[in-house]
Amino acid sequence: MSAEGIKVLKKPQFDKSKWLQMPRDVIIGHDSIEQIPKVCEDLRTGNSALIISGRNTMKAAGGRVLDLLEDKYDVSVFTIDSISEQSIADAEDAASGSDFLIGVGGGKPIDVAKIASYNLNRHFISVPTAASHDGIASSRASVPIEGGRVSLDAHPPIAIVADTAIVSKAPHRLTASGCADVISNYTAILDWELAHRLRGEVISEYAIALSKMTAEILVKNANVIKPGSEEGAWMVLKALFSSGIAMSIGGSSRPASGGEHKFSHALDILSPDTGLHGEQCGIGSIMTMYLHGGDWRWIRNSLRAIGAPVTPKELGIDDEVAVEALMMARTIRPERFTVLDMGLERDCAVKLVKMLYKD
Ligand SMILES: NC(=O)C1=CN([C@@H]2O[C@H](COP(=O)(O)OP(=O)(O)OC[C@H]3O[C@@H](n4cnc5c(N)ncnc54)[C@H](O)[C@@H]3O)[C@@H](O)[C@H]2O)C=CC1
Ligand SMILES: O=C(CO)COP(=O)(O)O
Ligand SMILES: [Zn+2]
Repeated sequence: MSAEGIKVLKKPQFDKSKWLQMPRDVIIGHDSIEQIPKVCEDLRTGNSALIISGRNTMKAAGGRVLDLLEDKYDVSVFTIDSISEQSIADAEDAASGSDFLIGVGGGKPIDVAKIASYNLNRHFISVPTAASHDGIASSRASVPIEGGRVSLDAHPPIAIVADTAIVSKAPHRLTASGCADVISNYTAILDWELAHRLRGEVISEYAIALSKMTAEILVKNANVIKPGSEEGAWMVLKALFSSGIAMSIGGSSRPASGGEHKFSHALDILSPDTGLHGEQCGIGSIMTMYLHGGDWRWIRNSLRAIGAPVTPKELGIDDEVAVEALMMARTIRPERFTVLDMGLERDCAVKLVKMLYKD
């Protein structure tokens, strides 16, 4: 497909039409990485590829992708340490001569590959090395900016190749974090409905139903999500995929990101590289569920059952920092109205964090 062809596809002619883009080939299973050459052939991706990965993830899976493709394709590798406007610009430079991109890693390399490929009008294949986030299949990309965070409209991967043998070998902390990212859908939805009631924000019932069902199925099957279990990795990958599709249907990250995500984004600024994305969202979700008057203990028990942290202390963050993050949340993407944007006062934020330690 030509670059011009993709451009036309991205620009619907009718203002009132809704534009949904979905992945085409989705392979989740044992040794699925071996299918990558077939996937590229099936999708007629072109002759040259850029693998975008991280240092750990290049070892976990990127090297194998390179081995599998280098006979038939002209393959280069670009490794990133972080996601930023600069790393995205550098990735775009590195990819300018490539026909397609492959994001191999956790959420950061996949988001960088997603935006770079979108900006260059190229396809990209998502190869998750951990079940740690629901950006694996989504059409959104989450990028930190000065003092905040933006959720960019991008495109979904043309294919997802998720190898359960690889993902199950990733540290269990990453899998538990992915589960927490999905469990936080419960409060993301409540926040979206709140914004609908108070601000008239348009909601998507389909996106809400899918997002909620995804979290329910995951929690129902929590017993199989164990360290090293391929069945568990498969269960979580399916949930992450489904949650990503909910975002595509919703046309924003709203079905999977509410106040608990704003809390997590604030923690990324206040205490960088401490907690994982999903872990932070999970803790945020306990607190925002409390504010919504819902069953916050059930959220906490579900997180505990899969081995995710439930207090700032377990995350390695001081309670004061968590309080600060609750206060800062309203400054992160202020147009996204949530229960944390209703004038939460500092002493209430202090109580909210204390409540996490209750029996
Ligand atoms: N675009 C979207 O819709 C979404 C994007 N995100 C974004 O994704 C990011 C969070 O994703 P994470 O995966 O938590 O972050 P990450 O990409 O930083 O990965 C976390 C850590 O896990 C390591 N890792 C990954 N796979 C491994 C393996 N197999 N073995 C050993 N180590 C491995 C990485 O090297 C890294 O140190 C955030 O930037 C977040 O905003 C999160 C959810 C949705
Ligand atoms: O992390 C996400 C969904 O799980 C994406 O959310 P943001 O739009 O808040 O970055
Ligand atoms: Zn998330």
